Amino acid sequence: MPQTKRKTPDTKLSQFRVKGEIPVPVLINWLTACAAPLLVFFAWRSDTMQNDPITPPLLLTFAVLLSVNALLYWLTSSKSLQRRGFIALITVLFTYLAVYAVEDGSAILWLFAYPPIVFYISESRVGVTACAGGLAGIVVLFSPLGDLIFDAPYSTSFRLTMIIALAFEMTTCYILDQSRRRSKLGLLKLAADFEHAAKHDALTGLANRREGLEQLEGEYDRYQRNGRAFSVLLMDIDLFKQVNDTHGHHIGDQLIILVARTLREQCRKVDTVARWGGEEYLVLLPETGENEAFKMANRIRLAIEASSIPLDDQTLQATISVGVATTREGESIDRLLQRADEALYAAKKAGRNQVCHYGDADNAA
Ligand SMILES: Nc1nc2c(ncn2[C@@H]2O[C@H](COP(=O)(O)OP(=O)(O)OP(=O)(O)O)[C@@H](O)[C@H]2O)c(=O)[nH]1
Repeated sequence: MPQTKRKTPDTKLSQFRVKGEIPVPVLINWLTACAAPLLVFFAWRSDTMQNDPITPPLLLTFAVLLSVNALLYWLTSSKSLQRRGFIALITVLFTYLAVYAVEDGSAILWLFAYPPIVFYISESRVGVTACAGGLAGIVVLFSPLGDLIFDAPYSTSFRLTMIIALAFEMTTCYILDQSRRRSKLGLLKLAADFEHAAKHDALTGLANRREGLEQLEGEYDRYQRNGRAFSVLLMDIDLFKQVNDTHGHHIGDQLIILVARTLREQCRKVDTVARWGGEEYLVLLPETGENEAFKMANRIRLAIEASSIPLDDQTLQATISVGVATTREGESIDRLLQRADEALYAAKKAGRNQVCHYGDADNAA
């Protein structure tokens, strides 16, 4: 069985961008645009002022590789390739600056640019690993072992200050990054809650009329492409006003919820159940012909008839009337809904607790 790669919450988070946030590819492109000329400048300085034969070609190579990474992103649009390439390049570059003490050792100060960049452009886990590895590398470089391997001209007090300051910066970057990710998560959750509230009915949790219409339009587009007919069921609780008047609005609301729950239980996953109005519901049955829709409507009607709400000394039962309409070639959504409404009217006229097709309207009129 093929294994699907599990996504960490962090990976999922990086796929969403909060308004105003700088996209990672854009940031990398800007950093590349700044770093490439800087590297050329330092290569020129090393060449003319220090007569260093190794550093200028190496810095120029980094400038070229960073530009190639940007070019590859432009050609492939692969964000992960661009991000991985950039992290690898700056990690090697900063290591080189520290180990070979470029610019008499002062270039090591550029190391402070590493933690904020790496935390911003990668996942938290990668940022922690890269920074912990970098700090461990610096500690080794500044230890007697480092002195044996590299000839780095750093004084003892500079080494100590550098380790403490870098550790402080990395910790601060980690804390700020965690806070940024948490607030981004909070905003995304808020946006999801708003979206859910805009699409659903607060009382029943069903799709609201707007969302129901949107789904209907989507299904209508599919029908026009593949020609597979779909059906709608428009239903209304019978004599609902009496329930309110006799038992109060609170019980009326409970009945609306009960019918909604029964509808959800009886319908398939692909169907859309929407609260269409006060005690009116719309069920959208994709790729369902007239006969099948009629059977389904009857099954729903019987299930609702069989369910009840327990009251103090009795139970409250409800029935629904259903109008069924199936798409016809060339007709609009409005016309389809109008036919379902006429069928519902016919079901009411025929004595309620009935399911009617559109054609039955003529009989009932
Ligand atoms: N409790 C409650 N009542 C609602 C809600 N929305 C609409 N209603 C009531 O639902 C009733 C609808 O009644 P009518 O449209 O007259 O129809 P009916 O009594 O169901 O009769 P028929 O449809 O002819 O079977 C009205 O009294 C509305 O006030 C709601 O969210 N909660």
